[in-house]
Amino acid sequence: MEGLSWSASGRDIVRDVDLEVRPGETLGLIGPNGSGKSSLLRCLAGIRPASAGAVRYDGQDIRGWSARRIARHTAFVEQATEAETDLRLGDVVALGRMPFRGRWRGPDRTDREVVDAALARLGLTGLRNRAWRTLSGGERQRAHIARALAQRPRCILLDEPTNHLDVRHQYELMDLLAGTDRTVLVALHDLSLAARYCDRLVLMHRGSLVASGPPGTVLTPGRLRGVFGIDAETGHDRLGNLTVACRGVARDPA
Ligand SMILES: Nc1ncnc2c1ncn2[C@@H]1O[C@H](COP(=O)(O)OP(=O)(O)OP(=O)(O)O)[C@@H](O)[C@H]1O
Repeated sequence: MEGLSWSASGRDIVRDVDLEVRPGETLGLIGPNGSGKSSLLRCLAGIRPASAGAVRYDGQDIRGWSARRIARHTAFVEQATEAETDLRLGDVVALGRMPFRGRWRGPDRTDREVVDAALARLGLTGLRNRAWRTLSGGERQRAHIARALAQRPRCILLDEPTNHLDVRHQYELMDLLAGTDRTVLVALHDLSLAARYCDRLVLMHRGSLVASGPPGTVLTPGRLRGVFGIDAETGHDRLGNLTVACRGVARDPA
């Protein structure tokens, strides 16, 4: 991202963001509600064209790229987008193969194998024939992640992927994301999960990138107060994980 901005209704929602995401990195995008995380991810997925600056994949500006070309490179798991559909769970996961199929060609053996592997990876094999409308929020969320894996992308963008998941599935997903050699950019509200699993955190505030670095350098009491408006301390638990202990809402946020 180079000088990346996106505006709507006459307002800059993403402002002048410069950020290089390194191949294989797990990058956590954090920031309060409305700070521009989803908008930034949509710019990266090519859904929002930059109003200034550029998004580059491997140095190439994506302006003018087709959705299909972007999808061969990058998968995007948006915040719960609930469309009523008659599809089965397996059909939704198989949508991840669409960018690789000719217009009139059905799924081939590779497509089927990749979909089977993605279903197994998310523990969804037994649910592949279930009607979409009968699935729980967490099952749908995992299906969207399996669909993204079926794209075999080099880069995965995820917007709050843990929000419907129970605690075990949250850890399973974060293990999966941190363990993959793909480049991952994930927006998270859970600061402890973000600190534990991400190589680097990027903090957004009012559309701008205000800090970036290893979790311990980004999550400071000053930023938690100034950006999130909470009175908190950081430390480590007995397992060595970074913790954010919150006393409450800051009385005098910056
Ligand atoms: N199409 C749009 N038109 C006008 N304003 C928009 C549009 N899309 C987003 N916004 C505004 O831009 C700001 C940033 O929204 P965005 O969804 O990117 O934030 P976020 O950091 O992902 O928030 P959250 O944590 O609540 O999901 C918000 O104030 C939102 O209302």
